[in-house]
Amino acid sequence: MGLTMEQAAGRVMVALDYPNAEAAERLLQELNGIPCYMKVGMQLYFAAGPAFVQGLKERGYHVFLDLKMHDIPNTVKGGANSITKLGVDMFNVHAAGGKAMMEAAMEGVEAALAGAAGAKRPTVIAVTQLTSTSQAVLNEEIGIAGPIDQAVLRYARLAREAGLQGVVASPQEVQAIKEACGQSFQTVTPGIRPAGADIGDQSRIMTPSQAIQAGTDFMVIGRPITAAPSPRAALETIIEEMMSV
Ligand SMILES: O=c1ccn([C@@H]2O[C@H](COP(=O)(O)O)[C@@H](O)[C@H]2O)c(=O)[nH]1
Repeated sequence: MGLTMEQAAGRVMVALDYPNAEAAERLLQELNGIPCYMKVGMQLYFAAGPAFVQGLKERGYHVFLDLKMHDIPNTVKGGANSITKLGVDMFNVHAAGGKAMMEAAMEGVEAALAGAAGAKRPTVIAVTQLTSTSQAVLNEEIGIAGPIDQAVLRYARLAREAGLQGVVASPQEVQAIKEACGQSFQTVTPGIRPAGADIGDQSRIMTPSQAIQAGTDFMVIGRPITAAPSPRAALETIIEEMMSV
């Protein structure tokens, strides 16, 4: 059976890629009542800070804080500790930081939870290969040999071994990740483009219905919604496409 409206909306993470809180707030008002996740990335976080994130949580939004931490283990542990205290539902690190760094992130979460009774446990996921990275860029610029899906799978296995709950990857890699890491290992997939939409700087893409068919847990969508003449209509069309699968 297909997804209900609530189920489909709950699997969309809207990327609030805006320069300030006021611009993000306008989108929140426009999408009011549609029960999707909100993703706060670097642009908005560096401008509006933790107060904006905490405000979203106080208003009942599900929040993915997409800061892609990548540093030495001790620093990432501290970062994960601070992020957990913000009460977000999900945050991420770069798998390229290695297993010790990802384990340190989990230690930071545990330390935060131990110090705050009733604090919410966030889902911690790892970025594998950015969805803007093509096969050619991976091999020729970055210098990692082999097929990109193998590089993604290597990072996904490492993230699972480190105790993380999922990864950021392209929807093109979801089936292989689920086979390698288990069905409950979460896949969060940017690189979503409705048919005919501008691809922009993305490389490894799928349409919303293709991503649902591939089994993605959450699809991250920014410009196809935020740059549309009517963001609400664009999101509703995406949700309808997801429900039609
Ligand atoms: O591999 C990755 C990791 C994160 N992103 C983020 O997702 C959104 C995508 O926005 P679009 O406008 O739909 O392209 C954006 O916030 C990225 O920082 C990603 O695209 N790929």
